[in-house]
Amino acid sequence: MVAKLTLPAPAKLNLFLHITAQREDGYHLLQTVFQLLDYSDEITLEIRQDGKIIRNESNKNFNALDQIPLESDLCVRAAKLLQSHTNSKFGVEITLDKKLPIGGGIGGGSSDAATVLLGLNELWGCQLTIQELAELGLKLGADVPVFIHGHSAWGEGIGEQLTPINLPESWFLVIQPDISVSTAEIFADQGLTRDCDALTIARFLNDDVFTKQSNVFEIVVKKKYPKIANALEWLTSFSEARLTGTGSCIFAKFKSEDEVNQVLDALAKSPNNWQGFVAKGVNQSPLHNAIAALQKT
Ligand SMILES: C[C@@](CO)(OP(=O)(O)O)[C@H](O)COP(=O)(O)OP(=O)(O)OC[C@H]1O[C@@H](n2ccc(N)nc2=O)[C@H](O)[C@@H]1O
Ligand SMILES: Nc1ncnc2c1ncn2[C@@H]1O[C@H](COP(=O)(O)OP(=O)(O)O)[C@@H](O)[C@H]1O
Repeated sequence: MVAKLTLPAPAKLNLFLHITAQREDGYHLLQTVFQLLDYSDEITLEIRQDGKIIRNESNKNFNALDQIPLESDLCVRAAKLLQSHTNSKFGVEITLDKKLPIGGGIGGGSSDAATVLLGLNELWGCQLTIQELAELGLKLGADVPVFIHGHSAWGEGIGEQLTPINLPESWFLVIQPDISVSTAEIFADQGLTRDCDALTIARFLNDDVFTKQSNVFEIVVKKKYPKIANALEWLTSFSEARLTGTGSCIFAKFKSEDEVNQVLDALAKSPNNWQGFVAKGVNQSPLHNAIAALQKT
């Protein structure tokens, strides 16, 4: 049995994001397209025979762990959830190499949780199905199931009703304005449009809905955070720009790697202090490719 695994936890973008209704419990029903990216955190899982779940505090990238209190760390919470669900006698030491901006709307925490669930399912030999893992993951966050299923997808409900879709190959520039946006605060805003007409997947795939539909959070976020409005304006001068999730990251789509890298250069030369990265949009998650490769050995 393998004792140690290093696996990617990729980011997602919401190519568009609508709210169609609100549930009685206050949660909002969404329609979105989750585009997976080949840009990932990296997580190393090392099995422990003593049953303890431990976070390796020594490997800090941009002091990421300082921003993630141990008790709320989704890696640790995912491991504990799987351990109690399966009564596994094993434990794990988790090392998180954080590359994805935290609280940026690119799903880093949810993706980390999904990678831990899938990785430990292998390492501990739990043999849960993808569906079982997705149901478990949903307890940790609405964005976890898409990373468990591992395919770019049409998402409905609170993001857990997923239909896999194949999106054309594209390159994305993601900009992270130096600001954090509270998801709860933005969902609670009075100015939010909560009654978008329901779209169909066919319409999304046939018309170029990406250029026609937007992210409903954009209006509210732009008003509250002028820095994000400025970043959207800057990026729109190169290509249609969007907010992902509730922000703070924004992105634009490009047809080639050359084109996107030119805009990344322009970003580096601009007087704004924004960080950015380039990523390829992928249909199949790098995590699932890594696990498939592992299962072949
Ligand atoms: C908006 C999206 C789109 O992919 O992405 P992110 O910006 O987080 O990446 C997600 O739906 C984010 O889902 P999730 O990550 O579970 O949100 P949480 O931070 O747990 O939610 C914080 C709060 O936002 C509100 N909330 C969240 C999701 C939802 N469908 N309706 C809501 O009303 C609830 O008040 C909740 O307590
Ligand atoms: N492993 C993790 N990586 C990132 N954020 C985490 C993690 N565990 C818990 N969190 C918490 O989850 C929140 C949202 O983080 P993240 O998933 O990066 O953003 P978003 O939901 O906007 O895509 C942050 O407040 C952060 O402290």
